[in-house]
Amino acid sequence: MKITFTKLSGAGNDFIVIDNRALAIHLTPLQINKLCTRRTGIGADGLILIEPSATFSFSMKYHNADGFLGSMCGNGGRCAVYFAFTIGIPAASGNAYTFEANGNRYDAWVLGEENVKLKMLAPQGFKENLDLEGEQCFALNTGSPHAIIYISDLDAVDVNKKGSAIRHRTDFFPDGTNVNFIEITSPNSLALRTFERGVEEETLACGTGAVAAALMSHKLGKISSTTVQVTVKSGDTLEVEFNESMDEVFLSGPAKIIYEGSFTIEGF
Ligand SMILES: N[C@@H](CCC[C@H](N)C(=O)O)C(=O)O
Repeated sequence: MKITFTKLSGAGNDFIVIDNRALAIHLTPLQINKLCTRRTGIGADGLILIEPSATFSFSMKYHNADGFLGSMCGNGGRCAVYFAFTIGIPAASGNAYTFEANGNRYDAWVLGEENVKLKMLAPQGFKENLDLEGEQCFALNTGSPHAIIYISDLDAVDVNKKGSAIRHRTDFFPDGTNVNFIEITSPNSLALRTFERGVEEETLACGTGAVAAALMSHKLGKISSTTVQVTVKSGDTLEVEFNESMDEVFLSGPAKIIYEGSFTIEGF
């Protein structure tokens, strides 16, 4: 069976996106893992199936590179919307799309060429001052679980080593966690590097991580603005905007098509 796919990059977080509105494609976790493996597969941080929804523009099924269903992916959601826009899936109105993912409704807007804004869930479960692996950690859930560590020299951090150790602290995070290292760069900006659960290494960007970093930094008084520029490992910038009560939270930034192709299921 030949399957066509589109590869998109959301600020460097890359995804294989497949139109499965006909529900004809069934991939096992092992096949998805092989497809996402760099050098021997297509290579990606995750694979997204765009499926039909009775209520919204579409339904997003997000799998991490390990092949398993992930929790919310902010950059994946923005890429899914850009993909829907390019293949002509009807918008809710104008440039506004709605979709469902993990049982939640999301609203998003295609702002212009290769730029998508996504309304995120209100954060939950703020935790402060956890002592983990010799680091002072903070944690919250922005649709995906995130640990946060403040660092003065972000370039010097061994993100894979430290991130992996904290990601596996199931005594604090029963389902594991994504791990973010943050350097505050101004009252309205920060730099971010993320170790992603399910990819099991540093990725070039993480949307729910950028939101977690901005919200926690504002809550702790490290960032004064409610519009925060987040520079990620790829060098791209994501923007996080929110109100003081943090029940209106938006993530904006680049979402680009970087490749189109096809593969046969039998090859994987
Ligand atoms: N890349 C993501 C986060 C994806 C979810 C995650 N790796 C998990 O299941 O923990 C983003 O852009 O938010």
